[in-house]
Amino acid sequence: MERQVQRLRQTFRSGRSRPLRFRLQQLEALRRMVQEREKDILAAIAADLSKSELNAYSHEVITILGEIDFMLGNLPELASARPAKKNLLTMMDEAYVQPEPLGVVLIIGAWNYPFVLTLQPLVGAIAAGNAAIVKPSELSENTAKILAELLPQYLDQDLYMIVNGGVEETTELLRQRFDHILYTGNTAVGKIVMEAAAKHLTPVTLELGGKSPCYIDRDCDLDVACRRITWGKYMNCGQTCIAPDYILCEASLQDQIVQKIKDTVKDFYGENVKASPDYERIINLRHFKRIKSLLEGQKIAFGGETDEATRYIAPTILTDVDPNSKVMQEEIFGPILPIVSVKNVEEAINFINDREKPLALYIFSHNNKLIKRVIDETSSGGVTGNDVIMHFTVNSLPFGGVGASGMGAYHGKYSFDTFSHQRPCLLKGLKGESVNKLRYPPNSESKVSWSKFFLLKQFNKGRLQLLLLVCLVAVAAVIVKHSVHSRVPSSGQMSFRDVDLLDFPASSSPCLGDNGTSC
Ligand SMILES: NC(=O)c1ccc[n+]([C@@H]2O[C@H](COP(=O)([O-])OP(=O)(O)OC[C@H]3O[C@@H](n4cnc5c(N)ncnc54)[C@H](O)[C@@H]3O)[C@@H](O)[C@H]2O)c1
Ligand SMILES: CCCCCCCCCC=O
Repeated sequence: MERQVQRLRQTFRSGRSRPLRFRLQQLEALRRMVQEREKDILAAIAADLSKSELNAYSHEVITILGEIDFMLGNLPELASARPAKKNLLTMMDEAYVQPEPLGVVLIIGAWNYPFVLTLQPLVGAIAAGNAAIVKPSELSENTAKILAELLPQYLDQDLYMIVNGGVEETTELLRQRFDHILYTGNTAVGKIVMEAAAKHLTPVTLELGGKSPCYIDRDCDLDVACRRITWGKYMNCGQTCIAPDYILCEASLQDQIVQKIKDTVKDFYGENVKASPDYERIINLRHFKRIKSLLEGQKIAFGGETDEATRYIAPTILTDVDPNSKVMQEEIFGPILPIVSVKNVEEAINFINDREKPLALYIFSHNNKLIKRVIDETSSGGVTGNDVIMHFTVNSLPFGGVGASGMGAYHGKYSFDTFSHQRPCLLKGLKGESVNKLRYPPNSESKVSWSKFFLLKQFNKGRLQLLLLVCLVAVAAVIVKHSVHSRVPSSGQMSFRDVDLLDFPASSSPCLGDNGTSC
């Protein structure tokens, strides 16, 4: 493994992954891979999650195509240097922020959306100019296999590599030194990843999980709320990191909610949910048994049927759930929806704040003030008001957790930033020593007072007059110089500032960017 990481690092050091044109080519190749091999990709996802190919397309492939298109359309702007504001001491210099790639990054994907959760970070890593090792989850073995087959056919093999395997291979990978690790999966493994990364001082993005609450206000269109919740809860058989984990509502709403979700399940999946092509299965027997055990001792208001042979668990609702019961202690990650009663919105807010910060929070209400209040008085990775899941699909929003649900974020511009270092650059000329004397020893009251003037803009009348005088002299000098120049034919000599700008590579200067635009 060490040799493989070394090989990627060497290629990265050669500078091959940096030019914008190269990054765009690789992203286009990735898009070609998704388009040309769509059938194989859909078949793999479908096999892993007992999913219809139509759902595999809408849940996963469409997101990747959208992300690649975003990067292709925005990369020149994202990658170019941004001029920075200057102070009085540096106003004659060039100051800018230049995004630069981090180096060799590691992406560890999860199984529940095995294509999107593995490739979406890779799009960001390529766009930002990095080399990357991708480690798909071994639980979604068909997708892992197809990725291992396809990625080397389309992408530069000396920069982008796929490693398949389980805990042993991941552990070995984590011993290596990376410049960033983006991990998606459960919190326990997130801690292992962070500990391993700390040994090399490697920064991490942790896309973890948690119990995402869904508060339904009394003042709400229950039909619409229940339809949207049914979609987001039972999609992918509940195996969605941002699925509404449980409902919080006033006790008087509980029966209506159960009835409306029941009706919607019938609308969506028909009388026989088991036979619906739109209803998935639990990934493996371990997870099946874990989820089934969460039903023990609960009041099942709807569903509850299970079939171990096919790992089927029916869309299920639990009512009057005790907040201390097992189902309320861990992320469900399956098609079970507990309803917990609260007296009012204050109690809902306290309920949320008494627990770990969730990955997502959902609030349904006609009352926008109430929605904003819940947002203001709680914390979560992301929020959608009057819907579920949908903030994931907006790539102008950062996607990530907070506290126990993770750290860092990605999607769109945020992916680019996650895999970049924002490098501050200040380019000075070699003139102006008279001003620089202010910072050279020996220090004095007068120098401190001038520094305050330049850096803190603490003006006094005397200084202001002096500065005005200096400005007038400077203007006069420019006028005199200009009139001499206009009489003497140009010798073709450039000023120091001219040399300064031309000496730096185009991509390093906000005034002479990659695309040749000037500012
Ligand atoms: N925030 C998000 O975007 C997001 C997305 C999907 C899933 N999740 C969360 O992930 C969890 C479910 O996924 P999972 O954890 O079952 O995924 P998983 O078991 O597929 O694990 C994720 C990755 O960690 C590796 N791994 C597992 N055990 C390891 C160990 N001991 N040492 C090193 N590496 C190890 C696996 O090989 C895999 O690549 C849920 O909590 C869910 O909420 C979060
Ligand atoms: C349009 C629906 C897209 C849904 C994608 C959800 C991905 C969630 C990732 C976490 O598990």
